[in-house]
Amino acid sequence: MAGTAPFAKMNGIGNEIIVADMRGRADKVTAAAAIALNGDAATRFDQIMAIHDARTPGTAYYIDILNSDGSGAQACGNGMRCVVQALAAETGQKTFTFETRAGILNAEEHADGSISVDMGKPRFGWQDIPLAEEFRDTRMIELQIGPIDAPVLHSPSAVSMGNPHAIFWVDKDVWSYELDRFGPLLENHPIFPERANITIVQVTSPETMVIRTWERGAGLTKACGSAACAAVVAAARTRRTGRSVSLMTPGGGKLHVEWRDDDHVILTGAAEWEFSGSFDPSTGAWARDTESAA
Ligand SMILES: N[C@H](CCC[C@H](N)C(=O)O)C(=O)O
Repeated sequence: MAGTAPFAKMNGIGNEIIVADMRGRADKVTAAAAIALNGDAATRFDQIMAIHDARTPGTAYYIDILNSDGSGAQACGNGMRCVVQALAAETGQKTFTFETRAGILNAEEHADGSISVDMGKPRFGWQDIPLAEEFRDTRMIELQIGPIDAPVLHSPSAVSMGNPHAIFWVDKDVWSYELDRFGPLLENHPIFPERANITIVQVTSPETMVIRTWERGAGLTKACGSAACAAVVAAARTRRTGRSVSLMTPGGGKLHVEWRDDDHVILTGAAEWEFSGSFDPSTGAWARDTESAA
């Protein structure tokens, strides 16, 4: 056992995040530790962002991302903002280059405290998302749920933001859909061999939308940054919005996404520290720092 590691419980506009400091050590946060931490109401989370020493020259850190079911994720936009806020508070530095399973990404804390993460370029090829069968046009794929002649959700757009997303367009209030019931079925649908994050989107103007997400490996969350990026890219691709959109999320939080002309997707929003502690990365046993806020 390599001893306990410091962590901070944070959130990215309601997306529950644990930032784990795994620098200077060779072990990883295990799936068992993630499941144990998620089983405790005080540390319940959507993603763990484990900060490891850099693996690649030119990057500051490698970030390993775990979902609350213990599975790994390639991308987590809201979690990256929490990582940036924690590291900026520690180092005074404002810009960072990270490596994740999805590749290298840059992030920056602004003077007003908001944080932008460059989530890279979206991918649309059916093998890249991935989908189990060929779709030549992923702006709309054949998939529906509910009665066959009156589906509740149907014809989503599919996008990879490093991780797989299905975006369903709805006309009614996003709260009127039983995402807790349909989410698990869609997440695990055979069309998604690596499962998928499932988002319903109500476009409210060419610059605004409301989204709700059922996350792969985490279930209903108050916000999902990579889903926000996927929703804006898919909306712009299908001419529902422009390329710069403000999003409202179930936590009441606001995110801004810009799909730049160079194809990079920039996610901007807030991050919030809640309390700090230390934990055992192999078991998830943890203790709160005594000087930490409630
Ligand atoms: N909450 C995250 C997404 C986590 C992705 C994860 N659920 C997966 O792809 O398995 C975000 O802000 O982007």
